[in-house]
Amino acid sequence: MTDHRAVPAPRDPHAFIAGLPKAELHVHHVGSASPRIVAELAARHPDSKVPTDPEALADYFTFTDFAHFIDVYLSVVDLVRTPEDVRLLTYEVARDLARQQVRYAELTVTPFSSTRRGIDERGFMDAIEDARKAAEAEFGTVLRWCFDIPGEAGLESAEETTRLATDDRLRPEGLVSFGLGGPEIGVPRPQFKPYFDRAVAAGLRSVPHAGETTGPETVWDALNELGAERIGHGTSAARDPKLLAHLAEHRIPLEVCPTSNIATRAVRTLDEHPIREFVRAGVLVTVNSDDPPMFGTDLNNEYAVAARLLDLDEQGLADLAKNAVQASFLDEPDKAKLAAEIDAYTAAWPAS
Ligand SMILES: O=C(O)c1cccc(C(=O)CC[C@H]2O[C@@H](n3cnc4c(=O)[nH]cnc43)[C@H](O)[C@@H]2O)c1
Ligand SMILES: [Zn+2]
Repeated sequence: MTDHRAVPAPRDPHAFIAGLPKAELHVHHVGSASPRIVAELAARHPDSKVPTDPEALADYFTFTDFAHFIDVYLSVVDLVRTPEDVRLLTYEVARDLARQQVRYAELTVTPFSSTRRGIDERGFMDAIEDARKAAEAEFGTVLRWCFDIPGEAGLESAEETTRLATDDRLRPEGLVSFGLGGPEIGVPRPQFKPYFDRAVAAGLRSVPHAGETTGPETVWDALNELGAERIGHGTSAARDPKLLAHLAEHRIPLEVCPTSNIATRAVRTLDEHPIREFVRAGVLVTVNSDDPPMFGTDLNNEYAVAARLLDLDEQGLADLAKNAVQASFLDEPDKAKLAAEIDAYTAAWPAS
């Protein structure tokens, strides 16, 4: 008879991950609208083409390529029409993060997409700030903002985003960083240099998307032209050993979003995802969810994916969570506090 005790049971990391205190560094504001939030917004605006039935919504959130993803994304943007919609979305996104034990999140917000659709800029800023403060008080989750330029919308969007991010009368207290999103093909990064220079001069940190749908040269441009301190995705960096060595040497973290890369068809399968190459090259890897409901994922699932791809045990998962703390724009005392919370949780595992 086989002694089953001799065969270690495969570890199921889900329970550990569910309780692990985490930081989320790459997650989009509108892209975090859950079916529950979409239904609530659609009830306010019944002329929308976004389906509210969860099954139809799951079909709607199945993408043929990155361009299709952006079309669908913008149809959800169209659902957010008033400052009260912005507040609801932001507050409910924070609730969903808190449920996953996310203690700190840098949420990528695209103010241009809202102001060009007619939302008053003062109303927009007040709505996100009001939700941020309520979320921290009620859920204990600290939110910070990254304002991103939707690059494909042209330099008008870059000018407007920079103005909103640097005007002292408008700039929200929770704003820490400046980004660049949307499609990369046909949208060269260097043209955004003057806008990033102004944002950095105003004290914001540079975190553009790069190398999600184009090659490693876009990551080099993000580093050399935009002064990137972290890279959103950076997937194609795996094709350039010199770039990997540079990222490792200069401790430039990657915001890796594995399920997103499959959903937008930037990478064919999870097993082909370059996250292992990044770790092997000594790059500081953080794991993130990007647009979780649109990609049928959440941050906990991304940690489970990473555990499988990187063969992580509980300590490995705790180290991954601490990578995000280290790569975050929290101040040093708050980083130490969150890292200590992760250590205490891990030391007490399995909880009795
Ligand atoms: O708002 C507009 O009117 C508009 C006009 C032209 C182009 C755009 C965009 O390209 C918006 C892109 C939008 O997508 C967000 N996003 C969400 N997930 C990702 C991602 O994985 N990679 C790149 N961008 C992403 C981004 O934050 C922008 O808000 C808009
Ligand atoms: Zn993104």
